[in-house]
Amino acid sequence: MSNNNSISSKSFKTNPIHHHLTHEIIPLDFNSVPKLPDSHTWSTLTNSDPLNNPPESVPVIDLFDPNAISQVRRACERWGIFQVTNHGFPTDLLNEAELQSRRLFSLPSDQKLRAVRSPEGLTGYGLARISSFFPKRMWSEGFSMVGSPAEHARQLWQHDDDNDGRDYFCDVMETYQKVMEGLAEEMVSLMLGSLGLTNKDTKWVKPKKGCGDAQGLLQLNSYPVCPDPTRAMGLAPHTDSSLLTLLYQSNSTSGLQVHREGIGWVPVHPVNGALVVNLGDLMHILSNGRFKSALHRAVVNETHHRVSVAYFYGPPKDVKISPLIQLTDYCHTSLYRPVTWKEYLDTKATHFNRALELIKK
Ligand SMILES: O=C(O)CCC(=O)C(=O)O
Ligand SMILES: [Fe+2]
Repeated sequence: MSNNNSISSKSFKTNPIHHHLTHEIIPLDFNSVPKLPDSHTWSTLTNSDPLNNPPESVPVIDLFDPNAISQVRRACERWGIFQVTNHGFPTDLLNEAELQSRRLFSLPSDQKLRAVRSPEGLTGYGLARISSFFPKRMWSEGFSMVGSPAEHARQLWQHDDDNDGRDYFCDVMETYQKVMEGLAEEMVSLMLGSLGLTNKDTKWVKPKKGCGDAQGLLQLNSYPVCPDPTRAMGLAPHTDSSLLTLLYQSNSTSGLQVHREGIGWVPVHPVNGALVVNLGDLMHILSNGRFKSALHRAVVNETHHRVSVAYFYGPPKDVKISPLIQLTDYCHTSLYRPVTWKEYLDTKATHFNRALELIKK
């Protein structure tokens, strides 16, 4: 039982302390392994097959549809995940973000490791943050940023010849976050509006205009071609800790699945130009449990390198999220204690899937 294949950077090998830390947080050099290492082999039981013909499929909502609002409410109550079309986010920008993600992940492993995320850090290159809760490693790598990725981009692309490419990468990622933030705000308004709330009721959840408070995290996910997909896991089951996550998955390749009580794992197949809207735990708290956060995972395949781009949207730093009073019953029973995004992330980092339960009153 060795994880040693996941250590590929020479500089890390020479330092035992560093070695120990990075052992946990750096991804495998996927190109260098012809067969699935033991460290990445999951039991087939945990990888139960998704349903080929689920009795229901994940809703796809056309935001131009006059009934979109009630469809959104129903999807939030029943699924906690849905796809939207006619969302207004520029297709070019989605495609560019995918191309730039592929460019980053196709860099040699030691080059990517120069931008490795620090153990306590939020940004940079590395394994999924939830890795520490599972005995086996996942078949994926990620790159996260909050606002400008310039610092990590300088570590990734160090040569003068790379200047243009590096600047372009940063431009695409910064623009992507700005535009996504607007769409995420609109989606929150739409969801809460579907429960009869007005913008006035929910103003405190949003950033004050012009305060420059970054409140989203952008994460590029990469799932390399896998020699034995039935025994590997791309991203283990989890709920997101955001208010909501807007996910772009490249068109050709399925991988995302959502767990539906009483049914099993249901695939979320890519729909051309659509975005996946994924409700996070903070939305569950805000809605006093009326909306659910979706338990989801990503699987891998033998032929395609899958890439996804996830924008996690949350409240400004100092805002405490608690159930909206309008959504509590006549006794005003609110089910959860007030919590900031940071406090919730810390709880999740320690207790993982018990976090929501621990915030319960
Ligand atoms: O790649 C995907 O489809 C899922 C990504 C995801 O769930 C996440 O980044 O939290
Ligand atoms: Fe997720």
